[in-house]
Amino acid sequence: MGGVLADELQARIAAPPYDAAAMDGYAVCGPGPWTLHGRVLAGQEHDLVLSPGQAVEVATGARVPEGTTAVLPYEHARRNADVLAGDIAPGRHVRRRGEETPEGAVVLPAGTVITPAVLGLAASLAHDRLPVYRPRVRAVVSGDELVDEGVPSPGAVRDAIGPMLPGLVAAGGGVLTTLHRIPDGLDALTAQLAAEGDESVLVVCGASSVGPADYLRGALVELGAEVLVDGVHCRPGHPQLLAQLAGGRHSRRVVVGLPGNPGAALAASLTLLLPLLCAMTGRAETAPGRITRCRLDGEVTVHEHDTRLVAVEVLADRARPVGHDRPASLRGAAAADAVAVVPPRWAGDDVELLWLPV
Ligand SMILES: Nc1nc2c(c(=O)[nH]1)N[C@H]1C(S)=C(S)[C@@H](COP(=O)(O)OP(=O)(O)OC[C@H]3O[C@@H](n4cnc5c(N)ncnc54)[C@H](O)[C@@H]3O)O[C@H]1N2
Ligand code: MOO
Repeated sequence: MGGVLADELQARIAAPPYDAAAMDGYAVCGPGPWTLHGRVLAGQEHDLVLSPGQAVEVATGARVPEGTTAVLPYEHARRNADVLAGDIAPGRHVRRRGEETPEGAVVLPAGTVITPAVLGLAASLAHDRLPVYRPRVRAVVSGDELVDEGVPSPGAVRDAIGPMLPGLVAAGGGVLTTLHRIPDGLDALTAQLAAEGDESVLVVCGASSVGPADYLRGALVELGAEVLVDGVHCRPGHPQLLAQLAGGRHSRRVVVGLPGNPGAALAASLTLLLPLLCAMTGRAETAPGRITRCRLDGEVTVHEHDTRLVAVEVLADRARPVGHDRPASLRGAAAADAVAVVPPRWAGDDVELLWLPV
């Protein structure tokens, strides 16, 4: 689930796989009246052949005898012992072999998002395994102060980004393979960026700003990476970064740098990580049926130069800030449906919505 088909989906068998009854009743041959010659249930194999004027009782899904011209539902049948009468047009209530999908037909193109319906369809067409593409993502969470369980001692901080990443990556159709927590320092980070692996995306959390423990740019320079996005004019989340590692065994591996502040990391995931993964998998960034712009009510602090990302609840056709959406906090995002994209010097126009993954 969640990945996309790496190849087109072909029908290994016809659907329906045999001529089948679409109703409970009687398989008949030609016009009535008919004489009854037994009963066939779904799943029963037989070699019955009907001649004009003959019928057999059938259950929905049963293979109808050769010679069947229609299925007469119980509701329309008049039965007297083994003699049957009723009106039924030729062809009614018989699903012919391959009429929905002939064997070998391509039913879905490569790149289709794998949903429950896709899995059911694939099974009905006799597939046991599917070729699935899910970008593999490795995460590196940096920070000497971080702990991953319990109540943090003075000076320590619970890692709040690691727990968000599997769901964020899955929302873009990817899979988080591993998450490494590393201490601050150029060497540890460079080693992680250079490490072998089959992941096409590396997410680095923290170390993205300009402080003494912010080594990401240095590590990327050391590895000769090409920095494609170096900061975005949005609040929170402005120190986010996108780079591509050059040459050698990690050729074309993409690095996404998320700020250490958890609210900023989530904002940066919505603006960089998810669009990247959606582009790689050909998925739409907004689920079908969701509005992408609406009116924004309530008090909003507008920034002079930067775009503000404001946690909002969405009520039908309008959004309302939920508050608590400072860069270091996830309280607003956890209570919100989406973030509203509020441009610099916003004057009250409709705003774009970035929906939070559920
Ligand atoms: N002089 C400047 N300082 C800062 C700027 C700036 O432009 N100039 N930008 C600020 C903004 S905005 C952000 S966001 C942060 C980004 O910082 P880093 O990505 O370098 O992250 P750290 O410095 O390591 O940590 C910042 C903050 O977040 C906490 N943190 C880090 N990782 C986690 C985690 N996984 N879970 C929970 N909390 C985490 C960390 O303890 C710090 O409190 O820089 C500002 N500074
Ligand atoms: O990314 Mo910082 O606001 O932008 O905390």
